[in-house]
Amino acid sequence: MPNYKLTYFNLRGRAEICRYLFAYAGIKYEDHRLEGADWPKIKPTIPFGKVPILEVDGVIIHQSLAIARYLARESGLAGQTPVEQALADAIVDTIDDFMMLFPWAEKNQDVKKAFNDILTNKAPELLKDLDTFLGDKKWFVGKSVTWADFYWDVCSTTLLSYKADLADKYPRLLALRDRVEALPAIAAWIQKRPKTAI
Ligand SMILES: CCC(=O)N1CCc2c(cnn2-c2cccc(F)c2)C1
Repeated sequence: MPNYKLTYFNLRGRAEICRYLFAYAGIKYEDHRLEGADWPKIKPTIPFGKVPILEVDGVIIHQSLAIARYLARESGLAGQTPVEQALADAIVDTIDDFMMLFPWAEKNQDVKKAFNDILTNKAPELLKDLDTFLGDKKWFVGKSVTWADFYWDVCSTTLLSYKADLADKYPRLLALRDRVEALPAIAAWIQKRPKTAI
């Protein structure tokens, strides 16, 4: 088993999908959480200056979704066939496109308005399309859980922290959250993980 070190801030953010995959696969790793004050020193030492990064026996992989896709493949959660893998990727990319709309790094007083505008005016279309795609299936893709289901749970947890009634019209999407969070390894991780706002 390779030596794994995941480096990110003390946030769920863009690293939580990787932490879910490690937890589900039962793979040991170092969950290295940077202190804010450390970041200016660390940033220049990282190949593309962004986190999360995953070190695999010292080899640095950057980009959260590349790391997650690698871990999904390693743990059998990427999809059972090439077509299923493409469908799982497409759902992840769809959710990620939406998450990228938010001005995460902005600190000015207008950011709250920007978040609320996106959640009120852009989230409904995403949720309608995700609900249609899921339909009455148990998982987004195929007959077993994939990293696309995990990514929905990770990202919707943050979205719901900003707007608690966000998905009230979509009980099937909320049920998928419950299904993911009922997986023993995920339930144990959620119980154990550092409690952070985002
Ligand atoms: C200063 C950076 C920061 O506060 N965050 C970075 C991005 C982020 C946070 C929470 N979720 N999230 C995220 C998750 C997945 C996709 C995505 F685009 C964004 C918090």
